[in-house]
Amino acid sequence: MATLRRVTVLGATGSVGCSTLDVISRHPERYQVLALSGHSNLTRLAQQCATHRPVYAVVPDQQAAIQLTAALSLLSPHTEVLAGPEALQRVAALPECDIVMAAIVGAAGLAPTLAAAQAGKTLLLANKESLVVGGALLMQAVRAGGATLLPIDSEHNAIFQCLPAATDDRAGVTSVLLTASGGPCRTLSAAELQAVTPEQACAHPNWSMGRKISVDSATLMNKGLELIEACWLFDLRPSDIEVVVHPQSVIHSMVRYADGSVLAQLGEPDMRTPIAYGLAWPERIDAGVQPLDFSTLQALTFEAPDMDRFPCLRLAAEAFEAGETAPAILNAANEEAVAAFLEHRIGFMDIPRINAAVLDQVAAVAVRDLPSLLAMDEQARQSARTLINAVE
Ligand SMILES: NC(=O)C1=CN([C@@H]2O[C@H](COP(=O)(O)OP(=O)(O)OC[C@H]3O[C@@H](n4cnc5c(N)ncnc54)[C@H](OP(=O)(O)O)[C@@H]3O)[C@@H](O)[C@H]2O)C=CC1
Ligand SMILES: CC(=O)[C@@H](O)[C@H](O)COP(=O)(O)O
Ligand SMILES: [Mn+2]
Repeated sequence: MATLRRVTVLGATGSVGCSTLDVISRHPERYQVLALSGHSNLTRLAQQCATHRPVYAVVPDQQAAIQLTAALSLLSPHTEVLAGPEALQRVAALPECDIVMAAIVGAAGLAPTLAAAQAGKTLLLANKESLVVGGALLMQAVRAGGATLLPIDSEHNAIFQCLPAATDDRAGVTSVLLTASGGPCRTLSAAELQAVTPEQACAHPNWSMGRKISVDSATLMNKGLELIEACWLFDLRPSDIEVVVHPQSVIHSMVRYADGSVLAQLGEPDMRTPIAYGLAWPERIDAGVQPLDFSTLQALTFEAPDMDRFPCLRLAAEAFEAGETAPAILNAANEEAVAAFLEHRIGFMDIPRINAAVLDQVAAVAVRDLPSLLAMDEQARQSARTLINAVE
């Protein structure tokens, strides 16, 4: 019989958070929800608390805490409501917590993800921006804390599944093939890309996801962030990684070996597969996902990414090679630019333009610690906001 493991879900109200709770609810004998966090969607968080009865629920501030406490007085009166960023770190590091799902979007997820790593948790990492911003700090915290880091991002989960199990047995690996759907704008001309709306950019052909990552998919910044994420997770350089556009999102990534073999992981485009893999690792459990039906599968096709129409992918590779805080600067610029685009304040192609300009304007420095990294993040955001205001 499996032992019961207690799970903290950071970003429970989002797309990955909801999929995580769906998988957990299929295995009540294996998982118990210890803590949930939400940010703006208190209605959904209250419903999740009513269903999963966590010991703790975390919200951004006191006002939200008063609101959620009132909502939970009947729905889940034993749930203790905590407020603020420090509370996120607290529930990520609780001694009674076994597994932390890091599913907050953006750099806001870095501090609690670091806290989980430092506390030696089994860390299921969906929040790719944590690695992009603080890769050196996070990998060091995983080593120092003795955490088990399991990639949940679908491509990295696929690579993890296709690599040899032992980290000192990578000699036969010649490269990693990171697949990209190409996003909803894959076939648009340079002129058409100028007029892409938030609604178009968020209409991903295969995946249902939050709005920020959906826009990143459309600009190929998601693939750029994932390139950096793969470099940190698997100790690679960008030149070790081949980005392959595969519009059907059936193959989730591949690993190439010296003997000519290529190992791939395939599945329906449903995040519950990598989430279930992370929750049960090294075992396998039902994720509620339909098996791939090879009798109805369409052709699987492949093409090269177009770095001219989608410059964000190149910017990310260059930022990783530049090192120091360059990836954090790029990430901060991108978060600000995507938010402005979603508010119809700038155009789609202003996103790569602003990202490149901020990388030029803000000088990268050595990564020291979390406070200096967050100060650099704020400086890059200020620079991006000035550029955004100039567009309006
Ligand atoms: N969606 C997907 O399929 C995949 C996502 N990922 C990565 O996983 C992460 C989550 O993505 P996704 O679920 O799509 O995103 P969503 O936007 O759907 O959810 C984000 C979650 O973070 C919370 N949140 C937002 N801002 C803050 C903040 N400042 N402080 C604390 N919490 C905050 C949100 O709360 P609220 O909603 O209550 O405001 C929500 O719970 C991202 O890093 C993404 O790149 C990776 C692979 C696939
Ligand atoms: C589900 C997931 O992992 C997303 O990152 C998804 O892969 C986006 O796909 P593209 O960025 O390839 O469009
Ligand atoms: Mn992905």
